[in-house]
This record gives sequence, C-alpha cells and structure tokens, in this order.
Amino acid sequence: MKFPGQRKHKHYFPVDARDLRSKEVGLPSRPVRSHICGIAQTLVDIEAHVDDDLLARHQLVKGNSLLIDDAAANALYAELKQQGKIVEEHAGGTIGNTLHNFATLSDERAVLFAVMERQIEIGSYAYKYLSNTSSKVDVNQLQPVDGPIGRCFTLITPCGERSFAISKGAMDKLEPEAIKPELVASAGALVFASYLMRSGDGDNIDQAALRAMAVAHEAQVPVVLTLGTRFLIEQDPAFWQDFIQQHVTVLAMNEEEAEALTGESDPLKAAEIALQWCDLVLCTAGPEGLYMAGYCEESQLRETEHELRSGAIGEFNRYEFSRPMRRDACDTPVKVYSYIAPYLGGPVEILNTNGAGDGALAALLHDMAANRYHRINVPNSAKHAVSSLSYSSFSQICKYANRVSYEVLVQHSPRLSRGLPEREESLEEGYWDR
Ligand SMILES: Nc1ncnc2c1ncn2[C@@H]1O[C@H](COP(=O)(O)OP(=O)(O)OP(=O)(O)O)[C@@H](O)[C@H]1O
Ligand SMILES: Nc1nc2c(ncn2[C@@H]2O[C@H](CO)[C@@H](O)[C@H]2O)c(=O)[nH]1
Repeated sequence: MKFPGQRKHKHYFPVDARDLRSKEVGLPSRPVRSHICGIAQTLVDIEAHVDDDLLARHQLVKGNSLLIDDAAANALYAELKQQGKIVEEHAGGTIGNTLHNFATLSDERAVLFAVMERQIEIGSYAYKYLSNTSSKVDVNQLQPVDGPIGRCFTLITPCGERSFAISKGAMDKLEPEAIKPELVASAGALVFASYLMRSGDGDNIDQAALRAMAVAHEAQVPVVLTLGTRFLIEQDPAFWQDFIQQHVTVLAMNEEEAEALTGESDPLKAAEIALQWCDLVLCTAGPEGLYMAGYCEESQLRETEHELRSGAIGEFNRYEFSRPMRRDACDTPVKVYSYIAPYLGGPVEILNTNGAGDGALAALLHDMAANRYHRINVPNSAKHAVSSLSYSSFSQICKYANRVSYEVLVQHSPRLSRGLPEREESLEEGYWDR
C-alpha cells in the first residue's frame, strides 16, 4: 500500500519497513493486505471530436449518457469511422476507471465484479479492455458472457462538453451469484455507480449490486455510490434520496448531479443537504474545484491552519483538519467541510475532462483503504482510538483528489497510465503544505 496524498517524504506506510520492536508488541511480521471491490459495467470508450450537429442528427443529448440500440450504434460508428473522427479507443466505464486508478495510485488490489466475453480475440474490444486495465485490478471474478462487452461513444463537442452514447451489449448481464460475499465482507469499500440501476428487464446487474450492498452493510464495509449523470438523477430524485439513505455511506457526484439530487445549485449547500442521507460527500465542481462534506465527533475536531472561508455556509472549513467519521460513530456529530481550487489553477491545456471525477473518487478510495490497511496492521495506533472513515483529514483528501483529477485532465484516457510522481517536481511542491 502506497502512502496516500502527501508525497514529499514518505511514499509507503512505515508498516512495510517495520523494526524489530513490532515482534514485541505482537504485530504480524508481514503486513496484511487490503483490497476494495467494485461492481462495473464493462465498457470501452470510443472517443471522437464532433460538432453539435452530429449529436442532433443521432438524437443524442449534450452532457447526457444515453442508451442506444444496435442500429443506432452501427450508424453512429459508421459515420465516425468514415469521417475519421475516432481519436482513441480505451477501456472506460465509471467504476472500471475508478478501480484502475485506485490500483494505480495505491498499488493495492481492486476486485472487479463485471462481465467479460467468454472468447476473446486479439485486438477486439474485450482484449483492449483487459490490456488497458491495471494488473492490480483482480479480474479473476469476471463472469463470462456470450455477447460482446459494451461500447461507450464519448463524443466531445467544441465547447469541451462530453456526451455519451452507450451500446450496452452484455454489460448488464452480471448475475448476483457472481458476487463473492467473502471478498465484499473483507473489503475496505464497495463501490458502484448509479448507472447500474437503469439495467433493463432480464438484466440483473442491479440485483447483483443489491446483493453486494447487503453483504457490505452486514460487515460494516463502507458503500460508495457515484452518481453517473444528472439526467438519470433528475428523473426521480426522491428514489435516489431514499436509495442513498438506505444503502450508501459515501456519495460522489459533480455539481450538476448534486443539484439534480438536492434541488440546490450551490455545491457546498448541496453537499450539506446530502449529509442527511449519507456520511461523507465528495462533490466535484469542474473549473471551480471540489468540496467535501462529512461528520466528525466533537471531541475529535481539529481546527484548520488555513484561511477561513465563507460561502453558502459561514467559515465552513474551520474543522477541515479533522478526519471523516460515520455519523453513527459520533456521540456529538459535527458537520465538517473542505474545499480546494483546481491544482495549479488547472492545466494549461485540457486534453479531455472525461474521468476527472472518477480520478478524484479513486483518490478518496485510496485514502479510505489506507485507513483500513493501517488499522489492520497497526491496530494500537492512536489513529484508531476512534473509528474514522479515512486515513487523512478532509483537507488533505481534497488536495489529493484534486491532484489526481489534474493528472486525468492532461491525458486522453480516463485511466491513469502511472501513479503520481514520487516527488513533485513542480514549484508547487508546497501545495501539500498549504
Ligand atoms: N476546466 C477545468 N479546469 C480546471 N480543473 C478542472 C476543470 N474541469 C475539471 N477540473 C478538475 O477536475 C475535477 C473533477 O472535474 P468534474 O467536476 O468536471 O468531474 P466530473 O464531471 O465528475 O467528471 P467525469 O464524470 O468525467 O468523471 C474538479 O474538481 C477539478 O479539480
Ligand atoms: N458504467 C457506466 N459508465 C458510463 C456510462 N456512460 C458513461 N460512462 C463512463 O463515464 C466515464 C467518465 O466518467 C467514461 O469513461 C464512460 O465510459 C454508463 O452508462 N455506465
């Protein structure tokens, strides 16, 4: 397990280089590993730069992710191919990206519950998917299917917005039996996306997710939901509010999805509203940066050393040096918020914003998994006197998540090709100290 977040001095947990005293206090001689689990729709992204007219001609909606049938997918593919508009084809899917990025950042295992074509030909989409996936992503649990995996046409219009058209293939054919309860129950987190809940009749990926959530709930494993697109949420916000209340510990969303869920356009205020349904919120807000909101026990609060900020909530970052806790784990829960502007103000050139939010979530998951790893290996550490959801503070996680998003913005693929640099070379090394 790599050390999450701050990358200046220590890159790995000291538990990997334990001194002889560890034997005296009865610690295991080799660190116990930790993993997370995710339930994913297996998708390859087909990235193309198009004009608004193409979206209109194919009845697509800007910013949305729409399911399209085979005839529409074939017509779209033929047009993009014929006009030479396809720039890249790479493994995608919100959770596939998140697990890959988690594994790349942390060097830890991420178990992928998803389908995969039974017979794979070299050069096929299934082949591309697997060869674009980190070797730390555990693909041993994939459920074989007879149909093709899904294709996600990722259409980028001149304004920089990306719109998705999904040809789903067999991506929703995951069965509840494919979920291995023992892997979920021993995980640091279970993560899935709201997209799963729109699977059609005869497809059971939603049932598979519900099964996994029930196991996670029983074993006190944090359940992490990322909201895919605002269009899905605004169809029935009450359903999602209720769903989050019933199942979800940690909610990740962007500011548009936050507004669809809560009716509030201010991301900070929306995050506060969402805290009535879950324990921790990550809300990204594009060029504005990102917010976190959560709970901490009053006696564990730590005041920030940064300048106090006011917005929809006055001096909202006062306790951002605290670590997030489940509301139920607090005797006197206090709401805590943090915010950060984009790293270096954002890249000079953004190649593709696709997956920037998935990157931020991967960083948060890394920090959560690191906490569990540390708790298992150094149970007597003062860090674990109270039960926190993460290893680092709200403030530190914000920085880390933001830093990872930056890395996604400067490449085409939503998947990181490598971890963060071991040492930040830029003048902004002080970023971590701010
Ligand atoms: N135009 C931009 N300029 C600077 N930073 C940006 C920009 N767009 C995104 N970011 C950074 O990336 C983070 C996540 O972006 P965003 O809110 O767009 O995610 P998202 O909509 O969930 O993306 P996706 O769904 O594609 O994963 C932001 O918090 C910010 O740090
Ligand atoms: N799982 C899933 N991912 C999607 C869907 N629509 C878009 N995406 C992914 O969203 C990612 C960016 O967040 C892209 O890599 C897309 O593959 C969908 O319906 N399901």
